[in-house]
Amino acid sequence: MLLEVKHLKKVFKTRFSKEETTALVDIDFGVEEGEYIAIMGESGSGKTTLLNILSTLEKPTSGQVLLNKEDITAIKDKEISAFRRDHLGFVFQDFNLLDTLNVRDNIYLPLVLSKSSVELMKSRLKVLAPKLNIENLLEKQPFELSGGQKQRVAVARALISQPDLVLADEPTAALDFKNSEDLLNLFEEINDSGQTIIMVTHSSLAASHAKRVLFIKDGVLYHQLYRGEKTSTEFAKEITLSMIAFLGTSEEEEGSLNA
Ligand SMILES: Nc1ncnc2c1ncn2[C@@H]1O[C@H](COP(=O)(O)OP(=O)(O)OP(=O)(O)O)[C@@H](O)[C@H]1O
Repeated sequence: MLLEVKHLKKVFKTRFSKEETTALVDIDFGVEEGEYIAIMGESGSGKTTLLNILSTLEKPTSGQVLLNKEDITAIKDKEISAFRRDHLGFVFQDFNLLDTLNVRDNIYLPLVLSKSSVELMKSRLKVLAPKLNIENLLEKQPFELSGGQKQRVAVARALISQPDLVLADEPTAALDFKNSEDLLNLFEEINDSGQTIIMVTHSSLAASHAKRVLFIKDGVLYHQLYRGEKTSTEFAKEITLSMIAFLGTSEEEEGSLNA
């Protein structure tokens, strides 16, 4: 098992009041190497909190997260950035590219920080660039790119360190339909080549490209679906029906399903 999430609980306490919010009640699941998992849930269900704990950005109140048997919730603060850089790849909703660096240097950044050789950076980018269709963008600045191009560059930056796990937070949220579909197809290809991916989303369409969908509500995981041999269109319908049955989605979404 690549990732084991054991009895995660997260309680937020505000500094100025005695009020507590339990964002995660008791989250338990495992991820095998090569899986592609979508985590779905409504606003406030705990998705971001869970992703932040998996990303080592946040510590749980109790519970463990084992990545290759190492408890990442116990990593010392001064070792956390290096751990994140070497083992995890991140793709965010708003791309998070550095405006002052060109595309090539943005992609190299994780390897520059881990003091890798220039030869290694060049050889990794040589393989990635054609796969992600960014060969002609390498000398450009981020502001010269479209949203879809920026996200492909962000995916290259996430993959350049050959991470154990790619964590994606609503990666299609800022993209139009066509660019979303392109990015989701790209994620499938990356997963087909062996990369493990966990993606948080509230889009059934985005989740339908994953192999397994975990549903979270009020800090509890209480349903999961496997894609199996289904097409993404068939799986999207099954996911939406589950959202309606288990989570109680709006009539508007129900209407669009029947349309
Ligand atoms: N830093 C914090 N301090 C206090 N409460 C918090 C904090 N972060 C999250 N929460 C609370 O924890 C619960 C879960 O929030 P979380 O952001 O994980 O949900 P989410 O599913 O990611 O929502 P969204 O889809 O809107 O991003 C919410 O009730 C939220 O208000």
